[in-house]
Amino acid sequence: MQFWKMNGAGNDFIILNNLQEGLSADCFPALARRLCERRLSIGADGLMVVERPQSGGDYRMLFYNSDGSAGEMCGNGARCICRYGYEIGLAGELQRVETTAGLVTGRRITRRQYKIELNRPTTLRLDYPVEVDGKTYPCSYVELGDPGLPHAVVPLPGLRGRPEAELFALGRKLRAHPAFPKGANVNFFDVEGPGRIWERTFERGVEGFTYACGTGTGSVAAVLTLQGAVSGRAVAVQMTGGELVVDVERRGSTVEHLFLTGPTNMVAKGELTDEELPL
Ligand SMILES: N[C@H](CCC[C@H](N)C(=O)O)C(=O)O
Repeated sequence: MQFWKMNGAGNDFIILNNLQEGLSADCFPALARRLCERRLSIGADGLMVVERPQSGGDYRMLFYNSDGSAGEMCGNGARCICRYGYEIGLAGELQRVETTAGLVTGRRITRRQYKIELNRPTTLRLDYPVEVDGKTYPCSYVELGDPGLPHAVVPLPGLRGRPEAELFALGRKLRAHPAFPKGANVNFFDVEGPGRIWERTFERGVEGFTYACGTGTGSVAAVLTLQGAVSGRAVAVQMTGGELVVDVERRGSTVEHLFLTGPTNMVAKGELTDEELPL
């Protein structure tokens, strides 16, 4: 079986082309758990499977988190899969990718830079305070697409200097908080100065911090734009794995278009030889 290993700003994925492999979809959750396990197999934040299109796109992308749960969409994953689609000839410089959350369009900017239009917010609650251990956090709540990928957006002053253990404990509690019925990807951010946004995302389905999260960054930029804290044009967000840039097009209090641009890295492509694949 052939695979590609890619990352987008350090958010890393394994890609399988099911147009060639012909695997049954039943095995994908177990396959994701196995392949994403960093010590026993290749290791990644998620598994993406390329499938035949169903509604006019160039192809369809299925996304599984490292714990085997299905994700509605993945922003960095979609940017990576657009590069994959371009490089193996599934699509041209402009492409239409079917995801569970809806159609995502992608564009090749340079060899390594890819830009996608994220699914637009279907829910956006700017004021969504959430209490953890007697303390109220001034969160916002965003869902991108339909069905929506859930994101909590949480300002946390001094984020960069906070102890990892504190962030992990808070991330885990918010991720599973009853205020978020679907669970949530928890995006902590700190505006450190003009145009300087630092973000870290505790991801649902990874159950830990990833190096970057595209839909999370899009959600943070959408919230900050509606709050008037940033212009919405080329909002640069720094994460552990690099910089992502978001363009937010709003009409009044509605976000109409959300674009995500950033780097991709094609780390490896080759043959999967794991002798304990759950197939
Ligand atoms: N890292 C991804 C999001 C994965 C979504 C997943 N963690 C879920 O909630 O199912 C991104 O770049 O948008």
